[in-house]
Amino acid sequence: MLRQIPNSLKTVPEDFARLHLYLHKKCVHYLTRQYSRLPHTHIKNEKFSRRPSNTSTQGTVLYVLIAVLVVLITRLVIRRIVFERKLRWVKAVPAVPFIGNAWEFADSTKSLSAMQKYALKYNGLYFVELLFRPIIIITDYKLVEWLLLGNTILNKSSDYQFLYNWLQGGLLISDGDDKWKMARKIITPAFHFKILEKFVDQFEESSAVFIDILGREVGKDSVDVHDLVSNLALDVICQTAMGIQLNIQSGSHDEYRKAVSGMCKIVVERAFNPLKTENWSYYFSKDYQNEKQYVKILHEVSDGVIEKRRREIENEANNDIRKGKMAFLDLLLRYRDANGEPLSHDFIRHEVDTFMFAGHDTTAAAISFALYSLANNPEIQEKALNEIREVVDDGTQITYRDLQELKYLELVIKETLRLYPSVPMYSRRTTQDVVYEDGKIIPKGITLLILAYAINRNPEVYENPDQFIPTRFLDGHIKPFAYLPFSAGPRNCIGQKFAMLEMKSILAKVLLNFELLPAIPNVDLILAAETVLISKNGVNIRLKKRLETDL
Ligand code: HEM
Repeated sequence: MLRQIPNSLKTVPEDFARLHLYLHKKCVHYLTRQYSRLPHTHIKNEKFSRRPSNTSTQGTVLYVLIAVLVVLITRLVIRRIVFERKLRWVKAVPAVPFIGNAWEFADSTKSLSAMQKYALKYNGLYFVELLFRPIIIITDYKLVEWLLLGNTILNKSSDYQFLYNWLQGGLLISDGDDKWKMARKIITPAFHFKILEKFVDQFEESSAVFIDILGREVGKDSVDVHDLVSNLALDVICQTAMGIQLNIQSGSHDEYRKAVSGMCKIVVERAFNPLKTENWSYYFSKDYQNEKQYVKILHEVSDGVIEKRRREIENEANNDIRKGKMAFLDLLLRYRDANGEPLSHDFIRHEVDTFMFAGHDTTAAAISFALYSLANNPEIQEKALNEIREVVDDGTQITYRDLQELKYLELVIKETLRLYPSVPMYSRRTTQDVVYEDGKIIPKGITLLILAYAINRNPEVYENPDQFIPTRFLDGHIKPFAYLPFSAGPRNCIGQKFAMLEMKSILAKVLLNFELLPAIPNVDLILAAETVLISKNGVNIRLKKRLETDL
């Protein structure tokens, strides 16, 4: 069959879509011809005409399946050839045919160290295939810089689409097109320091509840802080993004909390379970039914809040955005374009939902790992506490200015995010062949995965890379693009200043109230890359109440 490929296509792999179409037609034609020669299809032949019809149906199904399989395999083989030809400049990790490298990366507790190991072995650049997805994994600074700062490859990879039903056109998962650019322009001012300043009281309000909850854990040998911090972060983002207090920490609106965490679990499941990766098979799964329920709850809440707030704003006379509490939602509702037109309901909902997702698990992970690191490094904890006591006047109310002055605590957070980046990897997808330096081609249809986890732990840049040393950021020797917890360039984290303030405020509050100690027994973290970085065996510490006289 291959011998009959027309000359115009023989040299190709460039136009592999055309070649694939051609082979597809040929396969179907070939199989149809073979099929028509088979005895059971000669209906008029007496010998076979009395055969039960289900045998011929089974035969048809079998041949269709074989045809589909042949087409798929041909397609994969051709695609592999195309990628290999174009990617001669990238080393490929040896792979098992058709499975690719999935067996090495499927376990989320092992994938990070496996990817890090190859990054060191192949000098920061290598090719793998995961469940038929061709991926270039990158830690090489030059390529990372080119990719993140450039405007050529701005689309997120296909995995982000698992969040589509919830977040739809929101900033995080949308393609880097004009619509995204416009959204980014509209939303950026919402993170101006004058706006962020107003959130500090809301951080305080939610942390007060958190401190009460932690107080009940004092004296226990081991407390897994992750879920407690996660509820706190959800309360904070509900208040700041939507302007509502759901009191998740106190156990109310459990439906909403369950819907958020249920959606996050489904997204992880889809990324690692081949049966759920493709939409056609996922639609038959129980997760899909659950997702529909979760999305309904999540959208009902955000729709309801947006409508309620819209009516309130319409009824308020002479609104002044500088007065009173302000949520991101208010800013979006008050926005008017050059023609005086407001933003559509859908636009606002997509962004509010995006903040809910992008703004809670990320900060929760970072705060939990910071608490763990402080518990295991008493001298660093002591230093951070002393700074907080010096800066915060009466030891109770922490102001925006105080937070700016907590420089050592900022180093602690930076070091936490170096070792435990909440988003340990993020990826883009090419929609056409792109030329990198010296004519090197990055082919169309490939995922480019930036492995922030390994970049942040590169032994060539960081002395004792696995140790928690906050002051390493003081000497100024860290190369640009050697530290990327918030990504960089046009698609960097829009919420990083907000996150920094929130983390500082909560950590300062906790340190003022509790001494953090290692859990008994003190087990090592089992890190896993899920929607964010988590520890599979929890983030366990021990708490001791600080006495009033300590303050
Ligand atoms: C410790 C906390 C946080 C970390 C480590 C973090 C990290 C990141 C990273 C690495 C990206 C790039 C992802 C990618 O390229 O796919 C990102 C994007 C984003 N983050 Fe964050 N984030 C944090 C907190 C927040 C918060 C609090 C918000 C909102 C209130 C937020 C909103 C967003 C949005 C909307 C994007 C997408 C931006 C775009 O594509 O234009 N993040 N974040």
